[in-house]
Amino acid sequence: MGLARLSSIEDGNDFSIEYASWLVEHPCALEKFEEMMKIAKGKKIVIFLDYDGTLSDIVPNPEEAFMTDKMRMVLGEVANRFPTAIISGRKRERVQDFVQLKNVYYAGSHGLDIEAPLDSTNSNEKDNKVVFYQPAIEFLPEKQKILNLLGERTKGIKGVNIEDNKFCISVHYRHVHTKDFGSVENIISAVLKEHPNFRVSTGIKVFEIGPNIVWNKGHALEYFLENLGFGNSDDVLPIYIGDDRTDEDAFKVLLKRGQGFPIVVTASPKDTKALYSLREPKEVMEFLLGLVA
Ligand SMILES: O=P(O)(O)OC[C@H]1O[C@H](O[C@H]2O[C@H](CO)[C@@H](O)[C@H](O)[C@H]2O)[C@H](O)[C@@H](O)[C@@H]1O
Repeated sequence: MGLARLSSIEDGNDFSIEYASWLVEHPCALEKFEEMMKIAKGKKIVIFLDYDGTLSDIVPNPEEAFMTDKMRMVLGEVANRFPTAIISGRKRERVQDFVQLKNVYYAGSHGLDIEAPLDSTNSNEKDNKVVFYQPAIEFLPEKQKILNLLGERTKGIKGVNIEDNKFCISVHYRHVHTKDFGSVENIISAVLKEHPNFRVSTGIKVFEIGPNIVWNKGHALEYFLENLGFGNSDDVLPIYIGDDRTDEDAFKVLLKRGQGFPIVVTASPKDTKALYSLREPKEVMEFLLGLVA
């Protein structure tokens, strides 16, 4: 596995020199797999994954970001072996539709809509019960207003795709003509000026709008760990794999805890807190496969 990758670096065109030197700081998790597993030995592994760009390829139409059957099979095996959660920017139910696995926990809206295992430490409940946590529930009516406003004001702009992600809104501009890009930006900032409880960030060809509260994918990760009974545990080893800017918040949490492996998915050098990297969802699958081999 390692050698195959190395030879493709040496072959030239596939890997840029810049990427090769970035890899020194963020080594490939496939190359480092054995070393990582030595560190993980005796620890309780917990798996966290982003969805788009991590479990499924980035595709032009968000509705078609399907996971391959092979990825589903491998992920199902991983989830049989280790507690596994997907933390996505999408609406939670949408990710569940894409993934179709019952043994996985899900969080949508960048961690604002969590379905987690019930923390059974102080109750007699069986541990397969789940609990829902939605820290921005009071913002739902305002989000709906913003969604309506954006729909009305972008109506004349070709290519805008507004995705309702329950607590958040994604405004995709991938298919918007360059000349109209500024208008989309202006509409969003005008709407948010009217709704200062919400803020905007950027993702892959998308504006992500959500409540302006201190809660992100990193908080969601900690919530899952807490409910799994690993809140203050020294022998837990969380692995978080993601490609998005919002995943950086989860990477930071792992660094702060001094635990686990933050792994970024990217095919080009990027500024990241992740300690390891994978190039694409196919490599994510290989990595996951290694965990259950
Ligand atoms: O946290 P994630 O699971 O990574 O979700 C982030 C956003 O992903 C989706 O958009 C991105 O993927 C689309 C499908 O490949 C692509 O067309 C788009 O350009 C990307 O930005 C999703 O549609 C958004 O709602 C998520 O917030």
